[in-house]
Amino acid sequence: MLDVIALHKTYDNGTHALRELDFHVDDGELVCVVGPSGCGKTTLLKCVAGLLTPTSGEVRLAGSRVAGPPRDTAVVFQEYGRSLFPWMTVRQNVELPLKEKRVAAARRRELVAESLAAVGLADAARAHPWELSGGMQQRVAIARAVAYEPRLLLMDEPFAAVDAQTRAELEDLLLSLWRRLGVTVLLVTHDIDEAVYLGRRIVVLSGAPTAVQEELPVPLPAPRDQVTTRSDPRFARLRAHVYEQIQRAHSSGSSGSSGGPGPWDGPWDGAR
Ligand SMILES: Nc1ncnc2c1ncn2[C@@H]1O[C@H](COP(=O)(O)OP(=O)(O)OP(=O)(O)O)[C@@H](O)[C@H]1O
Repeated sequence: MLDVIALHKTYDNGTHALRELDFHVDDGELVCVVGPSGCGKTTLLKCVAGLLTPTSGEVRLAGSRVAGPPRDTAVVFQEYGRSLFPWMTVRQNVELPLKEKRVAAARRRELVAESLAAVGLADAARAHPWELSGGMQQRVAIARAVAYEPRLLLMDEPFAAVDAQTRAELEDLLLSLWRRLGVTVLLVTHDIDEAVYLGRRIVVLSGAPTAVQEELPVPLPAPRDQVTTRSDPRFARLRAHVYEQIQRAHSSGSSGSSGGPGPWDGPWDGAR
């Protein structure tokens, strides 16, 4: 579904953000991207979202080269406060991209109602974003993305600006929506625990200039649960492994794959 091929990005000021990135995401997968601070995670996501033009290489979505924001892709950013229009109600915010997509009015009403119910905000449709808590505003941003019925959902540190309890709730909300909707998710996070908890696969980026340092499957059973999954000994092993990889990335810049055995054991059945 998504192919990132020899992706290279140098900004106009000469910063080599991405050296050469290659990876693939299957239809319906949930893949987390982690890496050292400033390694180019956001740059990667913007290239995938068609918001930034690569210097060389390409992003392909269902076989087609991405040359601008693709029609069936939605993006959720960290800064929910800046991504919602304060003068619009929650319902209007969720509906706006559907109008731009030229969805018929009756279907728009259905999609808005369904997506707000899915994120537990059916009663807040008439509120304005500034009347809601940070976690609720991020739910609106997620509802807006879900209502759009994207094939690919891109998320850039989507839960970084909320408190720990809300973050855990939003993580579980994402997992349940992902299971239900079958959408493909590429999520950037600086939080290793979050990557292991959410990801079915993790792409670890090297230090700048950035390449893929390692790709590893996360063979934790589904459905995942904040208490049982996080206390699974395999969770701790994976977490430690990814942490070590990021430490290596910090100290050595881009150095290729680590090789050697992974921290997981047993087969993974791919269950959601
Ligand atoms: N518009 C820009 N112009 C020039 N350089 C930029 C621009 N945006 C990002 N950079 C640089 O590109 C590199 C990668 O930045 P990017 O924001 O993609 O990294 P990141 O991994 O998302 O960072 P963080 O972990 O801090 O969120 C950094 O050196 C950054 O300073």
